[in-house]
Amino acid sequence: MRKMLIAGNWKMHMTAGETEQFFREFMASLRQPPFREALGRSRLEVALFPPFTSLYVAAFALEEAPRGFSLGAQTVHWETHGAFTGEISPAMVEESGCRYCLVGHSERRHLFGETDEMTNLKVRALLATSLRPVLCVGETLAERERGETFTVVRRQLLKGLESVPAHRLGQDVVVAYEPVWAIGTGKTASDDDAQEVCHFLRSVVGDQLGAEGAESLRVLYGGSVKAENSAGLMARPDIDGALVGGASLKSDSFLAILRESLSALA
Ligand SMILES: O=C(CO)COP(=O)(O)O
Repeated sequence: MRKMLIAGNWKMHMTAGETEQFFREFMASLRQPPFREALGRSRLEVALFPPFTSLYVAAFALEEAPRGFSLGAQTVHWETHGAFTGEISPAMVEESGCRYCLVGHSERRHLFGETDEMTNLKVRALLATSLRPVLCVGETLAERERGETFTVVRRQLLKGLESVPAHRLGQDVVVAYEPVWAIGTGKTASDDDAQEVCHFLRSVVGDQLGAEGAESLRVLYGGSVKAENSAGLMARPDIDGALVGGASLKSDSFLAILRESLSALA
């Protein structure tokens, strides 16, 4: 059975001081029911993706975290080291206490020119370490209206995973479907639409890369996830978790999503 992953992408929010404050509230709640039991029984995994400058503070706060809680970075460079001013290597991310790293988030693709070739270099560089890539795919509104959703996400998925051995997929890779038109807009994909695309992504992996990888691969949904819509989304068979933006910035709203998502597992 695939373990549910609820991830919070903080984007360019939260100073180190704000991070410290967040974790003070958050960790206290996470040690209480129902979270303690769910994390302990390995049904739920929670991950937060703070900005680089907050990773050490977060890692320190997490020393006392229950099992099943991890950290991730929001991006990475694919080279191991070198003259790349402003960039961070996989080893640097790994050493700051991360287990995951986002790759190909739509903001990186659209605002910073991240291409499919770059996402593939990043995925492979991460897999050469202990880090697990969370490969983000998703269509723009214009692409959806032109009927190109499936073509776009298929290309982003297969290019991003090119040359990744099938046996690494289920264990070490996570895919997140984030329709660009649903990010930060308050417009969520309907449960049916999100399920349809997540199912499609799993079937592409199955057809191209092997049934075993497809069955164990975790596919998340992201785009205006909040407490009100999370239980419905998480109850769908091919949606294995959420990638939450705005609603992960406050301990209360993120905990409410965790609570609702757990109810879908019951
Ligand atoms: O981009 C997202 C997570 O990576 C989604 O952001 P919102 O939840 O704010 O729409």
